[in-house]
Amino acid sequence: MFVGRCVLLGLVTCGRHKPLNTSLRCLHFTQTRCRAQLLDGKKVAGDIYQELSSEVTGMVSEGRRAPHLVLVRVGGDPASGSYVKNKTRAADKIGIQSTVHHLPADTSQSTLLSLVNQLNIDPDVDGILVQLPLPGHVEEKLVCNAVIPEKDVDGFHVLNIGKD
Ligand SMILES: Nc1nc2c(c(=O)[nH]1)N[C@@H](CN(C=O)c1ccc(C(=O)N[C@@H](CCC(=O)O)C(=O)O)cc1)CN2
Repeated sequence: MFVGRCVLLGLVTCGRHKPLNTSLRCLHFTQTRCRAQLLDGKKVAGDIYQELSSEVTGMVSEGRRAPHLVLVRVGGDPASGSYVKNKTRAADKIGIQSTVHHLPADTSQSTLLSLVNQLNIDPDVDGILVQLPLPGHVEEKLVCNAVIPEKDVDGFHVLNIGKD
């Protein structure tokens, strides 16, 4: 509606930015134009690191312990190894304590669920991350939903992801 009215006046806008004066008369009411904004990913990441880092420093200086992240990796998938390593490096950089549980590929589903349940009730664990993919004999959805939503770092629990 807003876009359509502006086009009639000879203005083109996407509704979020200031209208652009143009000599163009457009018959398509749905035509919109947005100014592109280049996202500096490195800067955004750096800002997030800095923000989290000072949050953790603040917690520790108040006498609280640093957050503790537990990563669970099952099997020897090399890519998963790199991702887990990157995540522990990121945690280190921020001052978050991290622990990796690396289980063999033939770990049963019930053993994995027991570990997750143990971590769920451990007051010294704040966040749990189960690295995917899991071996074929393990039902990923079941494991992801076993992590309590409050400690679900990835947001893969059905309540966090927002769909079944
Ligand atoms: N528990 C989880 N397991 C898995 C996840 C996840 O988010 N949580 N995602 C993938 C693996 N993964 C992280 O663990 C991951 C894979 C790929 C990327 C990514 O951004 N790739 C970019 C390249 C990024 C770069 O070059 O720096 C791309 O492919 O374009 C991020 C994370 C499965 N398992």
